[in-house]
Amino acid sequence: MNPRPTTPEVTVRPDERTTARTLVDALLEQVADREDPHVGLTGGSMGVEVAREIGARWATDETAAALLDRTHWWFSDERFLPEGHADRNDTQVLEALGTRPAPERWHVLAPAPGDDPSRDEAEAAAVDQAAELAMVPRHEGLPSLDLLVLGVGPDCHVASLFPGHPDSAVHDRWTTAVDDSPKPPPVRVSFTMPVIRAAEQVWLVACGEGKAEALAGAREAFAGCASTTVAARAGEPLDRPAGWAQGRTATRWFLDEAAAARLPAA
Ligand SMILES: O=C(O)[C@H](O)[C@@H](O)[C@H](O)[C@H](O)COP(=O)(O)O
Repeated sequence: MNPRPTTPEVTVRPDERTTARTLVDALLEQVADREDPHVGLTGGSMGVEVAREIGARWATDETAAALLDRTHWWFSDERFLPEGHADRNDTQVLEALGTRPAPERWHVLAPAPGDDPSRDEAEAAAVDQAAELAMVPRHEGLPSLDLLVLGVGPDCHVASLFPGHPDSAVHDRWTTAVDDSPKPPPVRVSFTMPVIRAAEQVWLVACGEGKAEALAGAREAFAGCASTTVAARAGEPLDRPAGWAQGRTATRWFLDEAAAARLPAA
């Protein structure tokens, strides 16, 4: 196995809009030479902003639309709620995209049976999602997305892997059910960290001063996370999941100036 890069490549833009635009320019380049690219999307404010920008290209740029038409779209985490619920990540992303990708390329989590699902119901959806992930080309036995875009929480979470929570260190499954998320709603399904780290490239996108401290912490932990594995933690929860969110060949961070304010000078 080639060693992972020990630093993220950081791109800083003045605001959310230009950060999302820069990321989507790079995304289009990244998928351009792939036959059947697999891209992971995320929820949250910047996840939706990125989707809005992807939707704008889809609607106005024929070359981009041809690439986006043949992309498989996944969600690295989902808020486990009924289909079409306004708080589901896929509902919000779909609305921001303004276009409906082909059903066979739109890989969303099964719906919850009601607004107050149980952990067992979320576990069943996680198992179904893992079965669907089996179609993604593998690297060392794990599904390896070409590109995974992740938001970052002010507490340093990514996807639905929260610092100090046991789910953050799950390493024997591809997906996990979370029933005590500090960010509502409480019940979610998330890719596990080994699946995040199996992606060829992982891109974090974050804007605003509320993210500056989390990013500084993740940056500090980054090199240490590159040289070890989640399995080596033997189930001990991660304290800075965003520092672990690394691609096999590259990790890029797309930030605005406020989010980047506490990073060490390049
Ligand atoms: O379900 C969600 O909300 C997410 O998938 C989550 O991981 C999100 O990406 C971060 O919390 C950042 O969200 P914000 O950009 O809204 O802070």
